[in-house]
Amino acid sequence: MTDQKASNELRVAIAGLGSIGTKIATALDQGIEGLALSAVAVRDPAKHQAFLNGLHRTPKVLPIDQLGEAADIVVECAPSSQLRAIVEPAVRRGRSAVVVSVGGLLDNFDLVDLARAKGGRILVPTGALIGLDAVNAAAVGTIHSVKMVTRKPIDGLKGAPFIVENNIDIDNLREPLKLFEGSAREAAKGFPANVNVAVALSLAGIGPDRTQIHVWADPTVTRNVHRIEVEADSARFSMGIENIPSENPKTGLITALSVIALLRKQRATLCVGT
Ligand SMILES: NC(=O)C1=CN([C@@H]2O[C@H](COP(=O)(O)OP(=O)(O)OC[C@H]3O[C@@H](n4cnc5c(N)ncnc54)[C@H](O)[C@@H]3O)[C@@H](O)[C@H]2O)C=CC1
Ligand SMILES: O=C([O-])CC(=O)C(=O)O
Repeated sequence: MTDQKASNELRVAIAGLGSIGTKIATALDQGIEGLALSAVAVRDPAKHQAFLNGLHRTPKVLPIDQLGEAADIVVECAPSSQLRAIVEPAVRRGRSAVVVSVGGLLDNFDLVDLARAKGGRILVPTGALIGLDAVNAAAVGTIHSVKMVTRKPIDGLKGAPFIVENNIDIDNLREPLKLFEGSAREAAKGFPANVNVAVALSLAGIGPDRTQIHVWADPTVTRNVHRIEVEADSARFSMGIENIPSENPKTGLITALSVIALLRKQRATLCVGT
């Protein structure tokens, strides 16, 4: 595959071949209307060689900051610490960046201005959440409040900075423990691999400072559970989702599917939902 477009296919590059990235790469390789996988960036190429060799069309392996040279859409599926290195060069070239580590956007919000200035775009999928279409619509009017409660099994929370810094022992919990209550912005700092969903919700609605979230460590659940209450001048709605964890226990299986659904919409003739 060359850097040149062979057709009017949109070229897609993926940064990070972990739980989310490999599923998106596989879906692109199996065929998404009008899209082709052109490149990937990985931390350890040897580890991913067998996977890449198994694809019908082998993408280029590039450094993360070069993906925008080989793609129209760069999909960020790496830890949030890498977000800037992936998204900045892409939007600087006027490309679209799909961001899953959306919590990382809050400390890098200038990337939105950069994208605007350069004709790029930043696309945040609904990810492991639900109903951002309704939140977007309600935000056209006035949203009074957005409240979210997240419950995760212990394995899905281990190592979160908030837990480590506060020396909280969650390993021996026998009943649910509320770890955190506050804004989506503060939650993203304490739980960067756990509450991307709250940040996506906040960006769709009333922002990271007014969106409230409670985070529970819950040994009685086996799924990542998110419940949301929205109070707006147009509607009141409650939403809930119980995500089956992927091979990465922090990440719900539906996250990759949400990105694939977003990619499908880029060239689909029939698009349903906003
Ligand atoms: N928006 C949402 O709803 C959700 C977002 N997420 C976020 O999505 C991101 C990815 O999640 P997973 O795929 O589950 O993580 P993962 O840990 O399974 O995969 C991340 C991959 O990135 C790779 N990586 C790390 N540094 C890299 C670098 N410099 N260059 C290239 N690759 C690099 C790692 O080797 C790993 O393969 C995380 O930030 C996670 O918090 C997770 C769940 C829901
Ligand atoms: O997968 C989930 O349920 C949510 C998640 O990890 C996140 O928002 O980062």
